[in-house]
Amino acid sequence: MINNPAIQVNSEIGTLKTVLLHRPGAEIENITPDTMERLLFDDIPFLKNAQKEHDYFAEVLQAHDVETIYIEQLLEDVLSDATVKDEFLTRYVTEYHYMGDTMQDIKAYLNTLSTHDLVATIYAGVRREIVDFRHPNLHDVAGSDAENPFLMDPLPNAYFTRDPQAMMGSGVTINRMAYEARRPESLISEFVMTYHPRFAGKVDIWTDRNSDARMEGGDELVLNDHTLAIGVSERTSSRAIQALVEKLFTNENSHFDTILAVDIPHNHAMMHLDTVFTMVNYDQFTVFPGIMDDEGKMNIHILRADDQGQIVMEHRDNLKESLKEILNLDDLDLIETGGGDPIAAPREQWNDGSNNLTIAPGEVVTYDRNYISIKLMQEHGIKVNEIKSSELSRGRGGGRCMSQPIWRENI
Ligand SMILES: NC(=[NH2+])NCCC[C@H](N)C(=O)O
Repeated sequence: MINNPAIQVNSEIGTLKTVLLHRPGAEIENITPDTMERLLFDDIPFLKNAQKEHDYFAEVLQAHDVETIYIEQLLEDVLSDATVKDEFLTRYVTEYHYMGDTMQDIKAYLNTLSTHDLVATIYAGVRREIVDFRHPNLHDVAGSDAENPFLMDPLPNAYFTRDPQAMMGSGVTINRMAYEARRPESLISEFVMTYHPRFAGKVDIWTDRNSDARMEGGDELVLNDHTLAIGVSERTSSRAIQALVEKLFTNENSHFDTILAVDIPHNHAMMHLDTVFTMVNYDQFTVFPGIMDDEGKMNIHILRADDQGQIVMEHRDNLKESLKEILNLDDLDLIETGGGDPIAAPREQWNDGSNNLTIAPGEVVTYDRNYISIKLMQEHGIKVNEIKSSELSRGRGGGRCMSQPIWRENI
């Protein structure tokens, strides 16, 4: 056991006490029509309003007594140590495949910046013309790479703090992210978890990013103190889940012994399990019906640990029945996104109508634009705190995606 744990996340619904955020910054203005798709955006948000909306999101959380901490601040703290900074810069530049003299030239530029500006630049990306190359390299001046105005791309998805890592129990998975556009984000998580005094030595690292199997936090849901639901999705592979399950079932600090692996369609609109399914109360979930076939069936596997920590696997095809089984409930309430209407449901799912951040049992924070799903949740007794969503939603992520719970009260 860790003596003084920094993380306590034993559910999706326990009263939220501390959450990790990232305020959208200059990286948003470094999206262009040419790079949008590669950077996983469907449009270019208006930064000023995106920041206002994000600040409002943080205020709603603070008004509920939630401590909001910012990953960019933690990174700045960590990089104020010269040795850590040097190691970080080497790793960060290597992420973009620069080596040798080219790497030294880029690092020399980054080292001219104050720690604060360095962090802003890591998120915003590094423009090609800004670096003074003392050792020109053909690769950097010829071919398609040279046409990219950025040596190092911006990280516009960073405000979706849910994905680079996932906190569960007393620990964290530091994820190898599916697309290159997001991979450096989990390098930041790794450095914060390893070197920040708030976390160093006080967290269990369940899995690290030195893996070739993709996994993202949007797929990792903590149903209770021993049960997870994980999406098998565009972003999370069955191999990564298998590896995580093996670690959790054999690590003595982990109390997770049951994992529900849920296959979802592999596409951009439903990239993670939390875009189609969130837990909002002990026995209530929101779900987008489009993840089921015409007969309401799905491909689900329950993985359990036997006495020796060996994995026992069983197949199921009904989401509701599987949830009742693993959560030991006689009944539960699945609230359909957009009321299941053939137009409203996909429209609201597209704008993250299924993606609720639960801040206490039966109370969520969600985008205001999904009014049909909101009304339905209210009719089912859920307390809904609405947040503004004109600009933030253009990145295809909602309240759950934009938040990484660090501490929840146990339920
Ligand atoms: N947990 C989530 N559903 N995150 C949504 C992330 C959206 C982001 N544009 C991406 O494609 O990665």
